[in-house]
Amino acid sequence: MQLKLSGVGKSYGGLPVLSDISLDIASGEILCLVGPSGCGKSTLLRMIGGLELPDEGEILQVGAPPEGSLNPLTFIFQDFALLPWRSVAGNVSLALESHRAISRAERAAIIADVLSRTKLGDFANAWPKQLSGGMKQRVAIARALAVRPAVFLMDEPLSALDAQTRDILMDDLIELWSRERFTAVYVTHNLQEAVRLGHRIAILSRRPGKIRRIIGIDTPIGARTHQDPELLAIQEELWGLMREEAEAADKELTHG
Ligand SMILES: Nc1ncnc2c1ncn2[C@@H]1O[C@H](COP(=O)(O)OP(=O)(O)OP(=O)(O)O)[C@@H](O)[C@H]1O
Repeated sequence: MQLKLSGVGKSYGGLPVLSDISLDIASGEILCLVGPSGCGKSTLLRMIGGLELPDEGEILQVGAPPEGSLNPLTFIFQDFALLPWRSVAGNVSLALESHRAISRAERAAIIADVLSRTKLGDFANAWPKQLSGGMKQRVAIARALAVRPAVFLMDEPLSALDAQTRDILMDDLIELWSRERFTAVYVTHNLQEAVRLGHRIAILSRRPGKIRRIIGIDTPIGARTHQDPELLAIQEELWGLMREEAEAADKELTHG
């Protein structure tokens, strides 16, 4: 499924937050969204996911979701959003319980499948409090996979994790994408994540966020390494584009 955004704008109480955002996101593409704090990245993601409506422009989902998809779009958040009183399997089950057409046996099969795909097969009965941050985010990814979405909407999914765990989860996401070729919009502050995971990186300006540049990366996602000089050069370029605006946005948030 593709996403088509044209002329999208949004204001809150008269304050323009996003302006004239036009983007085509192809099926199977990971588009990273980067930009200074408060430029509207999460707002854009929420609008793509239908949690909020744009004031201007339109957001279209083009094409059919995968067969058996229960939700065409699904979110993965920074804070994992797990229910502490449910086991790992119980948390994944939650995404399926409102779908009455799925029998208990089918649900159990889907849960077992997504837990094995996220390397959680041995942790089905564990409780969230027993898990590390990285494992908790894997549960959130498993829960998202359970509904067979066409598009993942990820809002800084790795930013609550330490550097090593982030690297491991990035590798997991790359492995998962290589198998499943999902479409994703991935919001991040971390430029290293953007150059590892994004087919394209859209850089937003300060509020009201507009698209300043879109940078495409040709190296296949599965072939990217940490020390790849081309990726490091793109990371530098991104930082060059963002630095002044990030500093200005930071001052604005701190001083008024
Ligand atoms: N529901 C809302 N009501 C009023 N203002 C809002 C609402 N949601 C977001 N905003 C404002 O809109 C602007 C953009 O917020 P948003 O969270 O989308 O930015 P962001 O780029 O994701 O920021 P960050 O990088 O800091 O997470 C901010 O000034 C924020 O305060």
